[in-house]
Amino acid sequence: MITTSGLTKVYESRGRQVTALDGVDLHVREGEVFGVIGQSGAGKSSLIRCVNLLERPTSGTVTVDGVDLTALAGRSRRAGKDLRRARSSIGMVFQHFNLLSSRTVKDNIELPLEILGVSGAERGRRALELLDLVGLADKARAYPGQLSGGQKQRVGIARALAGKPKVLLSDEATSALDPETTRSILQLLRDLNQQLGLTVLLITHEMDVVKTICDSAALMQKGRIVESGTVGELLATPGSQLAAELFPVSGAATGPDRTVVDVTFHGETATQPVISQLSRTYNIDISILGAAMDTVGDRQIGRMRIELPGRYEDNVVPVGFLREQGLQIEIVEPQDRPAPAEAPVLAKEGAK
Ligand SMILES: Nc1ncnc2c1ncn2[C@@H]1O[C@H](COP(=O)(O)OP(=O)(O)OP(=O)(O)O)[C@@H](O)[C@H]1O
Repeated sequence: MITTSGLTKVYESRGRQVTALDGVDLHVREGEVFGVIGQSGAGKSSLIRCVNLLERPTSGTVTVDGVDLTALAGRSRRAGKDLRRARSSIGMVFQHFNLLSSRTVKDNIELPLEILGVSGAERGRRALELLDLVGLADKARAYPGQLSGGQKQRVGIARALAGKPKVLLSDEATSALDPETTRSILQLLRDLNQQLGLTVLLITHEMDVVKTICDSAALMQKGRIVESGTVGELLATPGSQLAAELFPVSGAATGPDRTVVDVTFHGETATQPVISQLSRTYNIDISILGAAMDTVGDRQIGRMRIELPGRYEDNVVPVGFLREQGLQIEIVEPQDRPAPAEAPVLAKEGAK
């Protein structure tokens, strides 16, 4: 649904050049919620603004729903008109809502429809329908100043949906909200994604946002995408930074000559009793050093750090058994394990 290819953005600032995007290739599938996460200055805002051509890329292409927006971004009047039309299939939600304070909630939602030339009666009907969709049917005549932050963002989302877009871009939509309101707005975005088949591309600096609603994620650093994939693919990638942050597991070996293995469960494997099967089949004692279980984008996912007696060479067969069960397995090399001083209390007690 969204593809960027070699997307580059260089800003000229006080005679200096700042490369905000450095050849970004992004692929967002139809109907998924895709999160781009990165620290401040990584280039996230530049990316999302280039995707709907609010910012003109220095080079590279942006295709949304099969339309090459960069090809439409010429300076002629005709090109401008085509770009505006293509943009109507892209809604955008902002961190600070960007509502007009002098207009009622309903009139704010109608604004993009006015620009598209939709008739007054049709605009009013659509605005009320959208208010209902975001749970604010009773606020049509209120002004933005009379609403809470979460309600303002619901209006922002309704306005973004006015032109019946296929794609919703969200620029840190929950960063200005408290944790509970954040959860309700994320739930709304997820519901809209599922009810309307809406593709959502969001940028955030909060891993919790990715964990709560994303099907796929990309990690951005210094203008580049350094990791990208579905949550399942990321968890299956040895050494993935995103996977480690989504599911941090820790725990040190309880002694020398032990094999420490990180096991990732998802989908059906999350509910299978594989650890007890492993223990029974090979008659070995297994210690659990650390574990995390959670739901990511409606799927149950878990990670566990376990320890088997003996070196890896002695455990090739049991580790193979785990792999055969469809689990993702990563052997934790001794140098990657935390030093005993940092080990959790339980692991140290187990070593006694
Ligand atoms: N209009 C601009 N002119 C000059 N430099 C800019 C401009 N906009 C962004 N930059 C620079 O580009 C880089 C990427 O900025 P960008 O805002 O895209 O990052 P970000 O990941 O969204 O950060 P944040 O989360 O703080 O908004 C930064 O070094 C920033 O200073």
